[in-house]
Amino acid sequence: MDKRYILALDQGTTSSRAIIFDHDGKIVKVAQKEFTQIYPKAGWVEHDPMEIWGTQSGVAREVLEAAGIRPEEVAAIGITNQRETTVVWDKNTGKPIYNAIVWQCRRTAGICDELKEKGLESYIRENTGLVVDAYFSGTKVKWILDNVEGAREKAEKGELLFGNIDTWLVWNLTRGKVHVTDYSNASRTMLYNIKELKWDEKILDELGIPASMLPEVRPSSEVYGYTDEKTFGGARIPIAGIAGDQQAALFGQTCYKPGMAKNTYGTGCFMLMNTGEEMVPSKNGLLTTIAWGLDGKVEYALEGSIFVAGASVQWLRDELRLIDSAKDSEYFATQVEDTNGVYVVPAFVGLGAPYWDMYARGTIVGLTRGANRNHIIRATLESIAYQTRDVLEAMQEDSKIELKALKVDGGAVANNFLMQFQADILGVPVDRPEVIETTALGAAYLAGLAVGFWSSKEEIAKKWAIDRTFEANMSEAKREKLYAGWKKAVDRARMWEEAEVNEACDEAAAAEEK
Ligand SMILES: Nc1ncnc2c1ncn2[C@@H]1O[C@H](COP(=O)(O)OP(=O)(O)O)[C@@H](O)[C@H]1O
Ligand SMILES: O=P(O)(O)OC[C@H](O)CO
Repeated sequence: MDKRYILALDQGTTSSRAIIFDHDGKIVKVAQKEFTQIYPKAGWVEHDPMEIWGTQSGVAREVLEAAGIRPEEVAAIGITNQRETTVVWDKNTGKPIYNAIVWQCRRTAGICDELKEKGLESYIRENTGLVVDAYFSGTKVKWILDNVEGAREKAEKGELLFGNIDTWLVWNLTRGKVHVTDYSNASRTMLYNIKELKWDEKILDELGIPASMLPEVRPSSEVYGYTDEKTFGGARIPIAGIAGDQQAALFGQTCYKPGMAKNTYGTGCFMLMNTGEEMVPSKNGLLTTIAWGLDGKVEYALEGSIFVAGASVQWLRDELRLIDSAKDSEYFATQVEDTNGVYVVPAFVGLGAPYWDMYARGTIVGLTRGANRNHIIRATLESIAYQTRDVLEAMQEDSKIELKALKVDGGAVANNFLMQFQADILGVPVDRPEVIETTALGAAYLAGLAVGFWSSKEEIAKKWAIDRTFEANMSEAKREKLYAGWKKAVDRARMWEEAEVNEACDEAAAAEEK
């Protein structure tokens, strides 16, 4: 039977998605399932790894069934995933020893402060390309080893395994036969030396993480293993592509040449610029990261990570209950001409690039008696565009490249108001492609290249097609005035949580309990 499709598994922060693509790179069918977000304490975020596996394998089977496609018709599976989120499991039972600690979780801010106090910041930046922040996996692994009873002893005996979500999915898809990750995911752990392309012994020692827990790091496009017979009714489908979701989106947007960039608007918002084989260090608060390993080499990217983008729209919906659905935000935002001076800074989990402030918290400023629901909704959408401008400016400074246009993708780019405001506040056109599921598309392309479903990046690049361009349409004076207001609002949100005060309170509470 002809193998006419690629199946992409896109394991995101709020949902697991499975998408079937055909040879033209067009979507045949999508299945999606949201899963539980666990917030045990303020600033902490967890997922249940078994629920992640259950929803992801469930939608994979569901999408095939809904499309009437037999597993045997699938040429390969590509995996893409929320990055940094950390799972530690028992090698023998395959069971996680703790919930997955999600990339947004701030619980390890104190461990990061200790690393900084020990003077490790510049070593970590130079060798991993990252800033010291609770965002990345390294300190999360340490936290699990330090806080789960018996974990450290088991880890030292070689009985525990660590993985990001890609590794966890491959382990389960192959029923414990394969423990791997790819270069793009490894580069998000703060444990991987992106210059020497190996796990960094000095950082592992510092955090007390045994090397035996770590997955093997492989290219982003090759056959890592085959699905176990039980997952897809007897079929053994090659798992042939892995990339972190933001790098996968860069690949799906066909940003193959240095200087090409994209911005993905999902739960967070992530702008990546391809820098080719050159590792460009950032002087402006961006990350240097591995884009992918392909064709026998590794290519790098500069990244601006914004922690809260679409998640702020979910906050309007679920917590403030100002809207019934994310889509409604567009309607309400356009019922007013502007925000009436209101700014929302959605620093719910601190601020990422370019500020890197683990202690910032969300704020609404500029409220007057006339401020209403529509102004707050509009200001929330606008905050996504302002954060993108912060990052774009840093990227232009670091790369010395002025962007002529911005390629966008992800769930929130369906919002035309947001896209128009984005173009206005950047002063450059915003290009929305026909396929906005570029994360899954990128994973599909990587898998398809490995099995010869597509022949080359050049063949793939021809498939990129534009849906709509949003031209900048705001005077420079207005743009700069609005942006200056945003910068002021960000200042108000910064360093809100004070580490010392929190520690003192925790200690006092612990003493009282005794
Ligand atoms: N029309 C819209 N306007 C604004 N935000 C939207 C819209 N549609 C979806 N979103 C936001 O986009 C996010 C979903 O995008 P998606 O790419 O699926 O994210 P993820 O992969 O991070 O789960 C949600 O946070 C949602 O609030
Ligand atoms: O789940 P997403 O699409 O918001 O992506 C999360 C990022 O990978 C976090 O680094």
